[in-house]
Amino acid sequence: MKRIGVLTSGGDAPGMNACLRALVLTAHANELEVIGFQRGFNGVLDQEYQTLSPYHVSGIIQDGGTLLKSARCPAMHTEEGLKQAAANLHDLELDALLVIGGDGSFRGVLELAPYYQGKLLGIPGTIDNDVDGSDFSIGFATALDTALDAIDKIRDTADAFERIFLVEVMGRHTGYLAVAAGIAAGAEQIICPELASELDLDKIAEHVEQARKHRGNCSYIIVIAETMYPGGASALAVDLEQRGIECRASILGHIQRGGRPVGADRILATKLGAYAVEQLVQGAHLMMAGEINGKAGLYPLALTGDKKKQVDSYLLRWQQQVAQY
Ligand SMILES: Nc1ncnc2c1ncn2[C@@H]1O[C@H](COP(=O)(O)OP(=O)(O)O)[C@@H](O)[C@H]1O
Ligand SMILES: O=P(O)(O)OC[C@H]1O[C@](O)(COP(=O)(O)O)[C@@H](O)[C@@H]1O
Repeated sequence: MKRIGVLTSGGDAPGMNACLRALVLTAHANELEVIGFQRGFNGVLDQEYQTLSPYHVSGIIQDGGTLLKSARCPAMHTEEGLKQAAANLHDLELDALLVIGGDGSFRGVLELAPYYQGKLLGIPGTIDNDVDGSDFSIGFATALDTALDAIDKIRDTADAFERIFLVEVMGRHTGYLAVAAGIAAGAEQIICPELASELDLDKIAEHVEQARKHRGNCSYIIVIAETMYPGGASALAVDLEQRGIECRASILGHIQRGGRPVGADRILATKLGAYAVEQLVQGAHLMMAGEINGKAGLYPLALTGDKKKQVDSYLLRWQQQVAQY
């Protein structure tokens, strides 16, 4: 193995740069050349790439975003796109491709596999944390802290005005961020796909009324995962007002994807970037480098999207049964 490629794909996540740094340093130590593709799989198709040396990744461990930029790439959903991507990788004489992204990007890798002769490896990088085979994905810890910082501030004004707030957090199909942020912010309600596939407005309203009966007028925060309500938290606020529950909606949005990675993300990213390259050298193929119980390990890429990983049911139950008011 002489030359490997790397790209960051899908939603960017804080810590992707730290991962690139570790990966390039480890490749250098193993006398491997690294080619970095721009804007996810688009860079492979458009042949936009650069050689990455330790010099290029020096001083980026603390930076949010990704040096290589990220994007979604619809062409990878076509056979033509997949064949072209494989041909371009072969032309560059790449022995392997490493993809830092979420389970969507890994599906892209699996689709590419029949056409590409080199080795393929994934590293989980998404704020959603919805990748099986790793307790945490790169970016989740930072996104959680960003959401918490915002919710704590909302709590201040909610306390002052004795107001009800709906705070919408990201997490396309899963509630990892909503549950973690809701628990850590001491939210009165958490609404996420794992708890309810459909929302019951009457139940939400009743919960608020019960809380106010127990505590009097008080701040009350509902953390809700995006996509839980048609039109989002703003539409839900309007519909709750019609039931006599006056509330404000706050949508945290893309600020959750930005910012300097927190220590936990830098450490995870460094571990997984280094481990992925070491495993490549050992011959790993069609695997993801993840971390379970603090230990780096390989997990089949084909299983990373199975959605078997669960949100913390212990904390969820506690929040619902004990801490609800
Ligand atoms: N089934 C698929 N076949 C081929 N490529 C895919 C597939 N699913 C996702 N991809 C590629 O991975 C990219 C990122 O996927 P996406 O689901 O948006 O993000 P994430 O990797 O963060 O989950 C897509 O834009 C596409 O290029
Ligand atoms: O940046 P976009 O294209 O609006 O996508 C938003 C989505 O990306 C995410 O931030 C990250 O998701 P992925 O990592 O799966 O791409 C989701 O939480 C959110 O639903």
